[in-house]
Amino acid sequence: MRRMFSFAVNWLYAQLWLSDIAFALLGLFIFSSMLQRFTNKGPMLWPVMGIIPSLFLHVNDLHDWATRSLIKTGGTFHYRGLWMGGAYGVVTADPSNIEYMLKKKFKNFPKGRYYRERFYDLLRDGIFNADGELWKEQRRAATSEMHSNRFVEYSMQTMQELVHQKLLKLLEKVMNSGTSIDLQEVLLRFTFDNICAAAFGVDAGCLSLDLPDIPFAKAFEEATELTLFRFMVPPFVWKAMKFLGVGCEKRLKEAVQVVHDFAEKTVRERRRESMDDHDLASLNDRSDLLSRLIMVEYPDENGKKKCFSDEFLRDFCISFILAGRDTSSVALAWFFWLIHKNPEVENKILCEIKEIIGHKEEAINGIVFTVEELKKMLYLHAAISESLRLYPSVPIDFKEVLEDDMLPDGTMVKKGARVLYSVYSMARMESIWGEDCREFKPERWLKDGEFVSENQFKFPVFNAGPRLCVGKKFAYMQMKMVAASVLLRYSVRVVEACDVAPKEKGFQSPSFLKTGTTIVGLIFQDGVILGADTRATEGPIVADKNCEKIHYMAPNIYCCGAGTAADTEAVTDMVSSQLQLHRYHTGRESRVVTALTLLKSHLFSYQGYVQAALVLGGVDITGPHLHTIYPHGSTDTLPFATMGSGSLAAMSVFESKYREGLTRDEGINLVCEAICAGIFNDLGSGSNVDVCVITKGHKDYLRNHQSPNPRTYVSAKGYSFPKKTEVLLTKKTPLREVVEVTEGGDAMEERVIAVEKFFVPKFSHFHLV
Ligand code: HEM
Repeated sequence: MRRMFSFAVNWLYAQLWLSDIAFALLGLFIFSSMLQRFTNKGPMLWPVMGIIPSLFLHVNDLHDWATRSLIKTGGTFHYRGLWMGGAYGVVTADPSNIEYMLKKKFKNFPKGRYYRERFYDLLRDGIFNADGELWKEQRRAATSEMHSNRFVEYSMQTMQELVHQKLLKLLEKVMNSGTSIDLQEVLLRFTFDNICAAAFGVDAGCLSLDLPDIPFAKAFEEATELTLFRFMVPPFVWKAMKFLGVGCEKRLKEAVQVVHDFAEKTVRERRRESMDDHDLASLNDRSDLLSRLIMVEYPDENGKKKCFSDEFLRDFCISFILAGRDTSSVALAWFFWLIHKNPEVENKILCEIKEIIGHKEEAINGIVFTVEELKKMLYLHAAISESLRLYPSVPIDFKEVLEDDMLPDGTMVKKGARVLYSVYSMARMESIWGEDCREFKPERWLKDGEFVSENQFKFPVFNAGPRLCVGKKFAYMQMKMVAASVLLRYSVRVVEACDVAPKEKGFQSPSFLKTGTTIVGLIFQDGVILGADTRATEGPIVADKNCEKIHYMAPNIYCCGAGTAADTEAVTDMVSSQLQLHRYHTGRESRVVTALTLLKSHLFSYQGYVQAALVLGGVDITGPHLHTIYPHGSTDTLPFATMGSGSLAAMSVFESKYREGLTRDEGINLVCEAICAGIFNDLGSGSNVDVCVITKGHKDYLRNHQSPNPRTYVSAKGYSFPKKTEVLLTKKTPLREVVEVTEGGDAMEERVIAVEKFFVPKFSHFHLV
C-alpha cells in the first residue's frame, strides 16, 4: 500500500510542471472571482485578500465609496478580510438593523473582544471599553451624576469661563495679528480643557494664549492615535510589536504611562482630600465627576457600604476624556466649515441670537450666554444637528455578534462576525432622508418654529438605545455656547489656499501664471524713485503691452509689483485701504514702515501662495525709505533695489552706476536705464518705462516716461474690423450726486472703524472676518 502511494506521488511529480500549477491556480482565481461577482451585489471580495484591495483602491474616499455600495445593495452588504484573518461580517445603513442591534437584541451585540483588546491598554475597564455588568455599573454612576443639577450648573460655568477667558481671547489675539489659525487644533484644545475640568476638576491649560505643549494632552493624543493604528494592521503585527516592545507599541506604552500617571496622581490627591477632615470641606465644594464619585457609597452583595476603587475612578475619567474630546471638537470644526459654505445659515443664526439677546444692554463683547438663552436657540440647535447628520463625529461604528442571528432585513450574521453601521452613509441615503439628503438644510429639523428630534436609529450620531451617549446634553450646550459666542463676534472664513488637500495626500497644486517683470527703486537726494516696465505675460503670450505695475499705497507711498498680476494688485489694494483707514483713525500721514509690516505679515501668513514680489518706496516724517518684500514675507532695506525676472539685468546697471546723492534727473535716468536693461535682456519684460518720483509732500507719476521699442510696422492698408457690435439702445443716466472724498480732514469727527478680522482646521485653515 505504502509502495503504491509513493509510486503514485512520484508519477504525479514527474508529470506536473510548475506552469500547470500556476495555470490551475489562475483558473481557480478567475472562477471564484466571477462566482463572487455574480452572487454578491456588494464590493468585490477577492480570493485570499477579501475586501482589502477594494479598500486600498478607495482609501481617499472610503466613506463615499461605502455609501455608493450601500445604496447599490439596498442598505446592507457582506465583507471579508484576509483569508484566515478572521475578520468578516456585514456593513449596514438600515435603521431597522441598527435598532435591532442597539436596542432590541442589545445583549447579542456587545462591543466585543476585538474592540476591547485594542483599547485595553489605554482605557482598561473604562465605560467606553466595557460590556455587561462592568459597563452597567459605570453607566449608572455616569447618568446619575451627569444629569444632576449640580453638574449641569458646574459644567455651564466652566464652559462660560473657558470661552470668555481663553477661547475668545485667543481668537482676538489671532485676529489682531492678522494671521490665520488651525481652528480644529484650537477647538481640540478647548474641548480637552473643558472635559478635563468636567471629569477631573483640573485645568489642563491647553488653551493658553501661547498654545503650549501640555505633556498629558500630547500623550493622550498620541495614545489615542497609536491605539487606532491597531485597528489598521493585522493582529499578529501589533501583538508581535507589543511583545518585542518596538515601534508604535513602544511609543504607545510610553504615552499610556504618562496618561495613567497623571490620572492616578489626580485620583490619589482627591482621595486624600476625602479622608482629611480639613480638606473635606473644599472637596464638598467641588462638582466635577471625580470629586462627586469619590464621595459615592453603595451597598455591596453583603449589604456593606463600599466606595469606588481608585482604578475604577481612573478608568472612568480616562474614558470620559476620550469620549468628550475629539467628538465635540470635530463636530464644531465641520460646523464652522459648513457655515462658511452657507452664509445664509449664518445670517439666520445671527438673527436668532440677536433676537434672544435684544434686551441686553451690554456691548457685544460683554455678552455671556446663559443656559436659558442657549436653550432658546432652536435654529442654532437645528444647524448643529444638521452638521452632525452630514459629518458625524463617529462616521462608522461596529458591534460584535455573540450568537448566530438574523437582522430584520433578512441578513444572516454568524457568531463572532462584526456588524459595521455607517452613520455617514445613512445621511446620504434618499430612502432615509429624502431627495435633498445631501443638502445642508437646518430647516429639516424645524416644524412651526419648534425643533423636532429625529428617531435615534435614523440619526445614531450619538449612538442609540441603552448605550446612547451620556454626554449628549453636555455636548449640545458646549457646541452652542462656542458657536454662538464666536459667530456673534466674528465671521469664520476658510483660507482657500489651505483649503486644498495637502500634497502628500496626492494633491497636485496648480501651476502659477507668472508675469515677467522688471521693477526697480532707488533713493536719491530728495526722496525715492520707483520704475517698472509695462509688459504683462501669460506664459509665452504678451497679455498686455501697457499695464501699470507701480501701485498707489498712500499719497506718499507707492509700490512696484512683480509676480502674479492679480496677487500684486489685490495685496497692494488691500494694504492701501488699511493705510487709509489708519489715516482716518489717527489723522496722520502713513509711514512706510506701516505699509511694510502689513504687506510682509500678509504675505508671510500665506507662505508664498500669494505670488507678490514688491519694491516699496515712500517718503514720510522720518525721510525716504526703500524696501523689497519677497513672496514668503522676508524683507530688505536698501538704497537701491531690483525685483522680477529682469532684476539681474537691472541690478548690473545699478551696481555699476549708483552712488549716493544722485540728483532727480540723474536718478530718473538711472532708473530708466535699469528698466531698459530688463526690457532688452529679459523676455518677460518689455514695452515702456513707468517712473514715479516721490519727494517730501509731492509725487510725480511719469506714466510711459520712455517708449524704448515703439511699434514700427503699421499695415499700409490699415486694419478693418467688418463685424461690429450693433448698438440697439442708448440711454444716458445722469449722475445725481457727486461725492467728493477728501484725504485728511478731522479724523476724530469722521472716524471709520475697520472691522476686518482675519483669522481660521489642519485639514483647513480659517479666517475670522
Ligand atoms: C458632538 C459630540 C459627541 C458625539 C457625536 C458623541 C457620540 C457618541 C457615540 C457615537 C457614542 C457611542 C460610542 C460607542 O459605543 O462605540 C458615545 C458614547 C459616549 N459618550 Fe459621547 N459624543 C459626544 C460628546 C460627548 C461628551 C462631551 C461626553 C462627555 C461629557 C460624552 C460621553 C460619552 C460617554 C461616557 C459614552 C459611553 C456611553 C456608554 O458606552 O454607555 N460624549 N458618544
